[in-house]
Amino acid sequence: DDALYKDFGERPGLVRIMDDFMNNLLADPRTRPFFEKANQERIKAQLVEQFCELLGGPCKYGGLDMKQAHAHLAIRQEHFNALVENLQIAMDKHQVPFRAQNKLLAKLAPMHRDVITR
Ligand code: HEM
Repeated sequence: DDALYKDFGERPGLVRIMDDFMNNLLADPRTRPFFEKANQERIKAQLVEQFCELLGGPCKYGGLDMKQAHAHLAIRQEHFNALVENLQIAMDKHQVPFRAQNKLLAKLAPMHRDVITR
């Protein structure tokens, strides 16, 4: 069902959350080096699709798989943790219920195996 997707405000909510998420990532010295030279608009658009699908919304993620997307980046656990913190700040700002935040984070956590490359 799409209750979780609704908790995130559907597509308009996800677009706003991803805008703030990217701003947070660019403001944080731990994550800025990865994102400043990347195609930020593409990443945000792909994240909207990916999270929409993960949350039970009417979307199908069509971007790179997580291993391909991050293979060239030398991401460590500390970078992954910093990214999650910045996502939590964005979700809080948009008043996503804590329970719904944790459900998304539980779906993202296992991806660390494909994202952390060193
Ligand atoms: C569960 C955690 C993560 C998820 C779900 C995720 C998701 C994504 C998605 C959907 C894309 C776009 C793929 C495409 O272009 O088709 C992407 C690209 C990217 N991600 Fe992640 N990501 C995660 C963790 C991280 C971390 C920890 C970092 C670095 C701190 C990072 C840095 C990047 C960068 C720099 C790109 C752009 C790569 C390029 O275009 O060269 N990601 N990610």
